[in-house]
Amino acid sequence: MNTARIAWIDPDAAHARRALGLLALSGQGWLALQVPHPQFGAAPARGWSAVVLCLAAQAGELPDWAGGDGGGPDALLLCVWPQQEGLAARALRAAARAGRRCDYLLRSASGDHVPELLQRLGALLQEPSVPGVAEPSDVRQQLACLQTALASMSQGIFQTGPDGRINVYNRRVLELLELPEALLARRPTLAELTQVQTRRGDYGQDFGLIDERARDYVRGGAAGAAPAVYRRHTLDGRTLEVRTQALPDGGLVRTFADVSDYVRVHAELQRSEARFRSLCDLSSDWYWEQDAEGRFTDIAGVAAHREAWLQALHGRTLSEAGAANMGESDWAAHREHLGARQPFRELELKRVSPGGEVSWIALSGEPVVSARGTLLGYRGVGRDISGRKRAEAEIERLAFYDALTGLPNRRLLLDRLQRSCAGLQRSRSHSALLFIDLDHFKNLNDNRGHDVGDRLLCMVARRLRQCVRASDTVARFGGDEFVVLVDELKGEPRLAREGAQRLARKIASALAQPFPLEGGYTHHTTCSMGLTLFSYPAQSADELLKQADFAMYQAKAAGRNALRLFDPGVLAQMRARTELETELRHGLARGELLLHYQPVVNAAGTITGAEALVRWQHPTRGLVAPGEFIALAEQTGLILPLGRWVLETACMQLATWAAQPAMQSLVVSVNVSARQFRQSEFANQVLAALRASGARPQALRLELTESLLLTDTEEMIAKMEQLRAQGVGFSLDDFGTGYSSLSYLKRLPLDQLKIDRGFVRDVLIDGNDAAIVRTILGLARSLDLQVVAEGVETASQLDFLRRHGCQAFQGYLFGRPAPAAMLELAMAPVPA
Ligand SMILES: Nc1nc2c(ncn2[C@@H]2O[C@H](COP(=O)(O)OP(=O)(O)OP(=O)(O)O)[C@@H](O)[C@H]2O)c(=O)[nH]1
Repeated sequence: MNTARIAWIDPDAAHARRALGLLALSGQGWLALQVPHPQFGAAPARGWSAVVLCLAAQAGELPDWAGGDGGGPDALLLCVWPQQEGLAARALRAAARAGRRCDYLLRSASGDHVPELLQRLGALLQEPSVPGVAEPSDVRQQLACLQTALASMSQGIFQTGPDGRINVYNRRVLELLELPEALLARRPTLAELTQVQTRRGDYGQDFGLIDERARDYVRGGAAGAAPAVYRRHTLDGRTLEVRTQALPDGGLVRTFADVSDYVRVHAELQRSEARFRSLCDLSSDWYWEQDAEGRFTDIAGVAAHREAWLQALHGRTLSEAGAANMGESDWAAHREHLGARQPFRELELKRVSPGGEVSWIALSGEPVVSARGTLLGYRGVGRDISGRKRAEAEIERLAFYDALTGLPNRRLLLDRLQRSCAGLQRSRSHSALLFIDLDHFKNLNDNRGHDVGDRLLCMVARRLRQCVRASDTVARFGGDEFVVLVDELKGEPRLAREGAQRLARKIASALAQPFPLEGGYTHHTTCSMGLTLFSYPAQSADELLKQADFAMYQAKAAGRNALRLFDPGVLAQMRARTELETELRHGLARGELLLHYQPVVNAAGTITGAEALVRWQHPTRGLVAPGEFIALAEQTGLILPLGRWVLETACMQLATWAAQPAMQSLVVSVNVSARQFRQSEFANQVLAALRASGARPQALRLELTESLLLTDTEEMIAKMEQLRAQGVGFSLDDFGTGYSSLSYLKRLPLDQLKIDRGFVRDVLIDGNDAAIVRTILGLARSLDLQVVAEGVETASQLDFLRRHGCQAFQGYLFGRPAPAAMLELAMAPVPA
């Protein structure tokens, strides 16, 4: 029988493909070819057994050749949409008039009509015969193409006919099922093939290699209806996906696809997904994804399940969700970052719950970009960093706040002070620094214990805070010292100063209120305060603190419970003093000090001794007199090394003079400060200096001041006696200026009294001074002490003193203090 040739005209390529595919597999042996859709153009060429014309849904007309009386095909099958049934009727009428065969079928959107369409086509072809046409060579060619296509398919395929026999198959099915071609060439039925495979063990023990969906079907010898899709495994571990499509004639088409790779990759993916999920669940971190607009599309992880607010991020961007620590500029910076497709790390966001609870999260993310470079979104991890933030806050609290009072500590104060200084240029206002130190706080500690002291410090801190504005800083500087930094004091300097002083008074009165402490004990305290004001350009923070501290010390020095304003003049003096002290220290070390000697003469005018007087040969200031530095040396303690140096130098000079006949009988007086004399090792120092130099102790006279002997008199006397026993003499300096008591004067192992130059100066013009001088001379006589009058400058003074019995004199009348060489010159024997 000749092959029926079908021309298939169809604007819907998918519809045509499906119908022609089924037709090819139907085993009818027809040759169906899709011919170009002529729409309203020329009729298809003649020679077709039938023409199938499928109309597009929107078509409102039939082509002339289909709806008219002439030129139509011998057999025409229309596939029309329900709304086109009128067109089909017209074609039927035209075909009837022309004596041609025609039929139509309504098309459904689901495609269910296709099997019936093919049945109708079969029926149309069965109708009274149309003359057969010879198979043209191009049709054979088409057939060959089809065979080649089947052979080159990656899927295995076979088709059974209505009798259940396999009548079409390709090579791939032989490979996939490992079947010999001879078996299929025999056209076995599906049941026979299934038996062969069962016997070979292809399905495994108890059909275990067939998935459940098809196990009964295969076990039943493939007799019933096959599941549309199922999977089976081969003995060598491959996975085949089996799809079955029933054909209208009772046969079926079955395809086999090797999906092993897909299954493996899919399983791997699932394992990876499971691994990821379980890591997510174990980790406290959570995973998130955002779309290209930055909206959260996925949030996974334990925390994400637990925290409702995290879930609530879904569909929102970060900036929509908001964060308490992010301002508009922060969000803009973040958006810019995302716009540049940059990854971001540890973006810290603070959240305050409706209940006021604070929590922190940190997000890290990176862009997700498609293969074509389109931004798909971001993905990353997030974690709760509230614990770390709390720890950081605690560290900061410990680093910047005082543990006892909770006030900012010195470090934070310095920081705020620096900021305050930096802000002054902008604000053009004044700021003030108030240094507060409690008076006699140590007593409370000593008497009531440290704990009670601590309580007071805490209460003081509270009161101070209550006295200032929230913007001011109250810091604990250390111990019982507090500092208040007040910013933005408006107005001219005078008003600012008055404002700060008012605050200081307010603080003083707040601290003067009784402090109720433990056990009903009420403590009263006062404080000393130093205040400094500053404006642009301000000194350094350190300098300002020093100023306030300095002013506070002045308040202490003024008797406490006082406020002092920093005075730069006083500080300048202090600085000069400090500078002098440093220089003196260096001067002493560098040998800049030297001794001058002022002669002491007897009534005959003969030099019998000399007073050693220290001078400082300063490299830039020149020769500095002791009045300028001895008091400072006393206050700073430098007097100790200085005094020792004087002693040792004088002893060495004595030793030198001992070798010079004109000088050897001289007695040298050395001034000894109270502090120096009170040293327990003083006597030993003197003896050591004598020993080291080889000077005679009898040639050394130590000059002491009255005040030195007022306290610890017994101890002093003992020390004097120890030295006196070795021959060292003692003179009481500036006699008459202090409160000399005759009772102890009598007991002191003295050799000499010195009449202060103050009395000598006015001895001729002031009756009182003259009386004092006479009294001293009388007293010395009665105590058997020598007397030296200091500061004798005129012959009249000398005359007065001589007349009243003074035997020794010192003063410009006889010689100024001068280097040892000058004294030697003065005493050198007059050449004969
Ligand atoms: N209870 C307590 N005492 C402290 C603390 N820190 C320092 N102190 C003590 O506070 C005292 C402060 O010394 P000063 O200010 O020189 O003593 P003061 O008795 O107040 O003397 P003036 O300030 O000269 O009136 C010292 O005795 C410290 O031992 C502390 O944290 N708690």
